[in-house]
Amino acid sequence: MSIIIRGGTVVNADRAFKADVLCFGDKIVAVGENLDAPASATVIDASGQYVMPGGIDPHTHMNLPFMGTVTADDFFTGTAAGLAGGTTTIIDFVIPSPQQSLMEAYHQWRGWAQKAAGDYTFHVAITWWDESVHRDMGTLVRDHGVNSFKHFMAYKNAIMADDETLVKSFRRCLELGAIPTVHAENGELVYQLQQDLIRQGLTGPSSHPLSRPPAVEAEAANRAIAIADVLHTPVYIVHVSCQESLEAITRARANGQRVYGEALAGHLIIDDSVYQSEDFEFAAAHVMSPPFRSKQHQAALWHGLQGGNLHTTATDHCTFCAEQKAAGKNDFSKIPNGCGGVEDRMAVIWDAGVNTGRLTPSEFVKVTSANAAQIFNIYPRKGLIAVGSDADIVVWDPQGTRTISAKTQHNKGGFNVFEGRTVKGIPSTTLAAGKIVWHQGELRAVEGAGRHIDRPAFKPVTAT
Ligand SMILES: NC(=O)NCCC(=O)O
Ligand SMILES: [Zn+2]
Ligand SMILES: [Zn+2]
Repeated sequence: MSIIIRGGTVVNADRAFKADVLCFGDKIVAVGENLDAPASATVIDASGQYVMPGGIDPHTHMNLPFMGTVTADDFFTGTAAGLAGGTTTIIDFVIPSPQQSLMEAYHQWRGWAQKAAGDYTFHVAITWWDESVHRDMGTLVRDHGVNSFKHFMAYKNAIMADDETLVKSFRRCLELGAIPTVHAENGELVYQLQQDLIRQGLTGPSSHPLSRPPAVEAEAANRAIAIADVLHTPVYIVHVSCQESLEAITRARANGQRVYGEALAGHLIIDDSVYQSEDFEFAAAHVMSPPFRSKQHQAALWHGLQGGNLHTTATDHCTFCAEQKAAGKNDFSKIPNGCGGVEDRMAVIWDAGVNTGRLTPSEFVKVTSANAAQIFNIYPRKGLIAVGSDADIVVWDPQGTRTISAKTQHNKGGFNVFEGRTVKGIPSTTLAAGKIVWHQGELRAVEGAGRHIDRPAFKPVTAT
């Protein structure tokens, strides 16, 4: 049951140092130079490699019923793909349909997640409001390890939260010691712009970014931040894709507000030229919201990560295959929104972040695990290599290379937005809860081995 990782450089968010790491059961039990280990221990040679906390992807959608279909990846295939890429924990979303009870939806998602091969935990979306929602938020925080609630400011006529819901839910979050998170896009504007474009006969995927320009995102980001300011709550903005939203976050933080921002690997790497393809399948495969943006916005996002105004990196992993995307063949607004990435996030961010000198290895750890663990209150259990932390570890070979392709990926969907990109810096071994789940290209994911991770509230819960 013991594993010793020998001779590597341990990288935590605060420093990097030479050390062996000894794991017993699902925990790290010693970190230091020339450690003794039981004779029966499995030895992993990490010389010339980095030993880092397993990645935390704070934004995925496995098994999601969405836009008339269900994502291609379930909790097994999605988390297994994550393990292959060095991500050992995901934070997924329970998304009740309007009028569905929060508790019913929560238990539905917990049931689907029984298959997970890696650890998981949930944000719960507030898609409507009444007294039962108020009550169930309390139950979720008190009894079910939920400390974050999600608000979709987009997706009108579906899961969009109006201002009344935002205000009441943010207030309730404050009372409970939970953190509100938002998908910031003005859903009414998106809806009207979609109708305008369709009326003009502009029905193809190239209209998708036109219906969701940066100002639509920035309006919602500014509104969510203003609501949080008035109510004195923190707020976490998911998938920040444009300079204007980043500026809103930067401004609020400079004024002393506790605002966090998340960047997606896709938004950091891929630009909006993908929507100009004549090939419907290719362009539709990139339809996600907010859309991919220009290189100028990409550069701003990197600056946000470097400057500490964006804190986490995620994928918004939400895969649909070509047949599912074809639902929008004659109307881009019906293309199921979402792209994959859970397997590739760590490698593409290392390659485009560390190899280019934008991020140090410790900064990489911050934005791929430690910050998410701290913001969502599972630190130091996750996001740290230290005695007592979970043995979720990625041994990272900075010289290893891989050319990303849908042909070799482990997740479903049959498409990869990073197709053909060769990355330098890959996981040679992944440990999840003290088990080797990825080793030298071999995936050893076990269905059902993942655990639900409770996330305590940020203060003792006294509210009813
Ligand atoms: N992002 C996306 O296009 N699909 C998943 C749902 C969401 O996060 O908005
Ligand atoms: Zn979203
Ligand atoms: Zn999402």
